[in-house]
Amino acid sequence: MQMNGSSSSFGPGGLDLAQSFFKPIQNGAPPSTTKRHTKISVVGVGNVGMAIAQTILTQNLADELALVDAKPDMLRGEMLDLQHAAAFLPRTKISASADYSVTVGSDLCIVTAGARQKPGESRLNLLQRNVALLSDIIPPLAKHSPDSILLIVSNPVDLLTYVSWKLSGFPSNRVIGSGTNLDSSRFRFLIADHLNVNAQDVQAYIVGEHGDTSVALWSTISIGGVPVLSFLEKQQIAYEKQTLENIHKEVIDSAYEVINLKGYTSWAIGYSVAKLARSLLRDQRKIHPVSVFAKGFYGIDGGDVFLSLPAHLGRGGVLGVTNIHLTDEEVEKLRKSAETILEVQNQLGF
Ligand SMILES: NC(=O)C1=CN([C@@H]2O[C@H](COP(=O)(O)OP(=O)(O)OC[C@H]3O[C@@H](n4cnc5c(N)ncnc54)[C@H](O)[C@@H]3O)[C@@H](O)[C@H]2O)C=CC1
Ligand SMILES: CC(=O)C(=O)O
Repeated sequence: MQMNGSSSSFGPGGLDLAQSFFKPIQNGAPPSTTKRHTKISVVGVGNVGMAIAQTILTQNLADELALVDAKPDMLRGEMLDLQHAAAFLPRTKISASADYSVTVGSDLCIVTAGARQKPGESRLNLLQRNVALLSDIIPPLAKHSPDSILLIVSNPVDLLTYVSWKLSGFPSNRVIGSGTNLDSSRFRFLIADHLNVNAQDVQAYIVGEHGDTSVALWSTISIGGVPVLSFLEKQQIAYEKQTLENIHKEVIDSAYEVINLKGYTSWAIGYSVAKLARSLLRDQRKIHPVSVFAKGFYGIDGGDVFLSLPAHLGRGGVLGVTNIHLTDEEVEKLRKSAETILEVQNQLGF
């Protein structure tokens, strides 16, 4: 059963009431059909799904938001709680159901359902449990929204993005994992904090696996357009490679630390995914490090693998992968990250 918006509280006569409430204007032009109606579906209304849903609402990214979860009572509770904020938010139709028909005609389907890490547990540990769930989630999503973009967030995100690609039958440019967009934000925050500047002025990418083998691209760090490492070298200012490694280690440890402290991560992934939704649906053509079909880029040739690369995102999904200059060491680490993912993937039987 689909749970709809609050207009149902006017009873079956709700529509009649609306019709008699407004006196129609005379000779009005028909509504413009040029503005696109945008629909986003979020599967999984746990900590992550709800952080994403509320960021989507506050940032006015969709005309319609559909929520799906396997727990109907919690789902209805979350839907109502969001609907009750209608007076404070841009107008968005919110519906919810355990039945995937609620997602029909979505432009973007975001998957956050599944098990999350316990303190100390790695993302890869979630693999078997979450792969099994995807078989129930991806085929109905793909059936109801065959032209949508799939954005996978559940962990281990790179492997689950690959499995979702296989299960959906979608072209690879329309299957994306949130990947290291979050890790890169953590990286930018730590660099900004270190140098006492605004993280939005720090450009820096983490690529590869969203996990323990991620790769920090030191050569990409720039602040206000100034490439940091080459600036330091030109000015003959010494820096410790260990300092850089420590910052990367802090990025890798970030999720573990937050999970130890509060049990899960949510706010940063909420903003990260909303930013991706904006770039995709508003055709922003921005570059984000996200999990994409990586075979053929940067010498990755061991198999069909999804991992994060700086990708150009727009209404068509992944428009391309940026050809940035990597050092030999960075290319080697990226290939190793791909191999780690492939080793596990090859045992999945997909
Ligand atoms: N890629 C990333 O950067 C991040 C990924 N995550 C991942 O997101 C996932 C969700 O994390 P949380 O929201 O904290 O977990 P949670 O336990 O709070 O929520 C998971 C939700 O999935 C629902 N669910 C389970 N099976 C389902 C099914 N078959 N169909 C529909 N819904 C189903 C549950 O009812 C629950 O509401 C985890 O895998 C976590 O590791 C979390 C943070 C960041
Ligand atoms: C849980 C997770 O993947 C993260 O916060 O990075």
